[in-house]
Amino acid sequence: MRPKVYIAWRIPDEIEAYLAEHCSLRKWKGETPIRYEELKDELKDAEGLLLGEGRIDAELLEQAPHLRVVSTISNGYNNLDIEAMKHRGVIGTNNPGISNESVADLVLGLALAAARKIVKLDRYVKEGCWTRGIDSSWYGLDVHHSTIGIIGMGGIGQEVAKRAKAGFDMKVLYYNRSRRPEVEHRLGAEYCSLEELLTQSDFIVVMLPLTAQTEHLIGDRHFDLMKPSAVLINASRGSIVNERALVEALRARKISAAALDVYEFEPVNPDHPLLNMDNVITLPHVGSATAKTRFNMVMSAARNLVAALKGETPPFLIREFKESVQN
Ligand SMILES: NC(=O)C1=CN([C@@H]2O[C@H](COP(=O)(O)OP(=O)(O)OC[C@H]3O[C@@H](n4cnc5c(N)ncnc54)[C@H](O)[C@@H]3O)[C@@H](O)[C@H]2O)C=CC1
Ligand SMILES: O=C(O)C(=O)CO
Repeated sequence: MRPKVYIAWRIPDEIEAYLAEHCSLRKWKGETPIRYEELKDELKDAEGLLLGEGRIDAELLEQAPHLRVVSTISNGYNNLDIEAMKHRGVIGTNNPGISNESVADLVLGLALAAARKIVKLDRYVKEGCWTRGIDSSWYGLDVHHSTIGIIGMGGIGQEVAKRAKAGFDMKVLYYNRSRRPEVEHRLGAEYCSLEELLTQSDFIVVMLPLTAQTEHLIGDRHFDLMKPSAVLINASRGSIVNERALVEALRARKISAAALDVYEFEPVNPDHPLLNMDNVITLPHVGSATAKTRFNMVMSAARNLVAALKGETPPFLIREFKESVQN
């Protein structure tokens, strides 16, 4: 008997066909992403779950007695309660590496857009305000030859560093849990403390996973250290930056701008103060959202799921489950 799989995300027909060769499928057909309560109801028989977004916790697992594998299409997996999954004997897979270059492209795009006020100037032209040359208060900042500070020199951080160095001759500083001499050598990046990075950087890029250690890693005292001209870019997870502190720092002109792909709560509330600031660029969590990369992420998630349901070690078993599989 083929294992029962629930697909909780819209996936391309080609990938659904691949899954159907190996599994018996049911899928979410709603126009909007499946909600927590709906997902809970759908998992009664499922052995495998292909997940786009949303929380997997003990309460949901209670309602999924046959579940063996949760395969998320994402790289980040802070939405999975790993301990609850381990407790129930459910393993998890993710997709590290697949979106690194697309996310890094977007980070550089955000740096350019914020520094050169691209979004604001686009609006200025379209709203018919371009009657003469712009006032000097609208002049931008140079990206080339400036200093970029990357917090989290993992897969994506390294792709950001590569682009910053090779494309824009930037000085690259980084802060990471452990020092990476090989990366320093290959990419010409310099390791420093978080405080040094914040003090010296023109562009500060947050590229960490969200964990208990990184939640609100950037708060009030960190904004006090930044240059008034600094641009903060967050394309990892919203909760790594304390949003209340960010709003206050922007209001007090402690930094000049922010460019955000991610928020503490998503979708971000339309009344959020960040959405009313013209020195803040706000994107709807699209770091990996190119057609090719999203296809590759979903295909990889499907391969992970099929392998795990066959009892094989999936290509991208989440780190925390590795021990339990090998034993
Ligand atoms: N905006 C988007 O669409 C996307 C966002 N992401 C997010 O970006 C995050 C980073 O992705 P990758 O670069 O692939 O991860 P990675 O695991 O390759 O790199 C993370 C780096 O952070 C460091 N780190 C972890 N905890 C730390 C701590 N407490 N202090 C200092 N350094 C610490 C690690 O040593 C590692 O070098 C993901 O976890 C995900 O949440 C990933 C893909 C797309
Ligand atoms: O892959 C991830 O972690 C995302 O945030 C979505 O692309």
